[in-house]
Amino acid sequence: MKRLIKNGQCLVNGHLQVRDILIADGKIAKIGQHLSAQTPVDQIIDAQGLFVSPGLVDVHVHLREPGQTAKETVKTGSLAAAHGGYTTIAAMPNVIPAPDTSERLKAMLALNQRDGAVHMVQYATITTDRGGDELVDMAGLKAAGAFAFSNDGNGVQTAGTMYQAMQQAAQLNMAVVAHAEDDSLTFGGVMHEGNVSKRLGLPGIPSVSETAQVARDVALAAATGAHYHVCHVSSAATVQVIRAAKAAGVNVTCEVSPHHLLLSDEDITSDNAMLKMNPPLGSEQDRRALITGLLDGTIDLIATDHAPHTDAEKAQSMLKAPFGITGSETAFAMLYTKFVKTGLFSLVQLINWMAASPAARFGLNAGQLMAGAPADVVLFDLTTPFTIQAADFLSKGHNSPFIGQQVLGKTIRTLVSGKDAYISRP
Ligand SMILES: NC(=O)N[C@@H](CC(=O)O)C(=O)O
Ligand SMILES: [Zn+2]
Repeated sequence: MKRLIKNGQCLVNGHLQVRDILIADGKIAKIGQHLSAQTPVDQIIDAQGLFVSPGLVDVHVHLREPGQTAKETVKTGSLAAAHGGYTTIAAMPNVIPAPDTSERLKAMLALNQRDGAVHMVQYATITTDRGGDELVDMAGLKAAGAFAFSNDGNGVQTAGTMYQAMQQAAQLNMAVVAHAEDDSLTFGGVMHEGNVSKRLGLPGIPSVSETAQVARDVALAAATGAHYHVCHVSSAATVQVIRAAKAAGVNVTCEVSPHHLLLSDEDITSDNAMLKMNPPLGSEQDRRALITGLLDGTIDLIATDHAPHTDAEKAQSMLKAPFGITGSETAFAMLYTKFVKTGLFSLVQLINWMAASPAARFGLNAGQLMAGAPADVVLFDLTTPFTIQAADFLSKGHNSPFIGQQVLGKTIRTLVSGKDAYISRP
């Protein structure tokens, strides 16, 4: 089956240019001009006026299966990713049971393979059931196909446990991917501790609960040589710790989520669980430091932390609702509209942070349009405004603070290995 994506504005080698992309056997066979005149194809996809991007790569999603399928399944979560323009996703291991043994990981991989609408890789846990201090069999889990190790949802509380995990991960050449949170510094908070939490009378989480653990962990990464990746960095002080660690040559990378770039605690004007996530939205100063961190290379990439919950759970007050918001279906359009249209980021930068950079940091064969690469391609409409609506989500989760926003950057079509994973309704 040969397909040709014709006349799109293609992002190739860091430049936008009108090109045709010839797809054969699931791969990009050729990128050039007037390719249809040269090669007979089975189908032509007209991309005139559309932006043709490498498929996006999200190294942080929660798909809830097995265990919490009322919130999401592998099928719905991966379809949501395809709808958002993602063609490769890394699933976090906070499912029930957690993939903390080779047997459980293999079952998880089989489920992903069966139901995944996009390419999927799977995190294994760092410790048994993501809690306590009993390390998993890292070598066994690597052999069984683990992508990396993470206890996401919780920090590893004991330094010695993290130290041993990093020692083994370094030997295995695997990344330790950390949700950094010192539980002794969160004080049962539900939002960022600051003026806004005081005004609303809601218990606050000091941002040092993140920074203190990242400071500990970069020291452990320096001592062990492990690749230490920090999830969803949220505070200015944490960015500064990572900046200093990188300057000192520590093997550390990190991600920021769209909501921490787009929102701050000042956007929380009432008790609204759609704005409750972990780590919480920081101060406006934190938000600006995250943008600076991306622009100066301290922050390597953008990952959504797509965290679906049921409508009923998120209808509760901030005191009761679970932490987390969805992100797969809103990330590109929100970031494009708020940062590229306003001139703060270039489109090339944004796509680098959402595709090539995550792929490169984690050694994934993805993130770039080039001959020989898998035909993971997205067509975005950058000119027709649309409104983000819950009814359009393919995720089971509707817990997005971006519902109702008028944006640009609608996904028209997502191809995964040359096959349609998402096509927009006319
Ligand atoms: N981010 C969140 O607020 N929640 C995530 C867990 C996590 O990423 O820490 C979840 O699984 O719901
Ligand atoms: Zn987390």
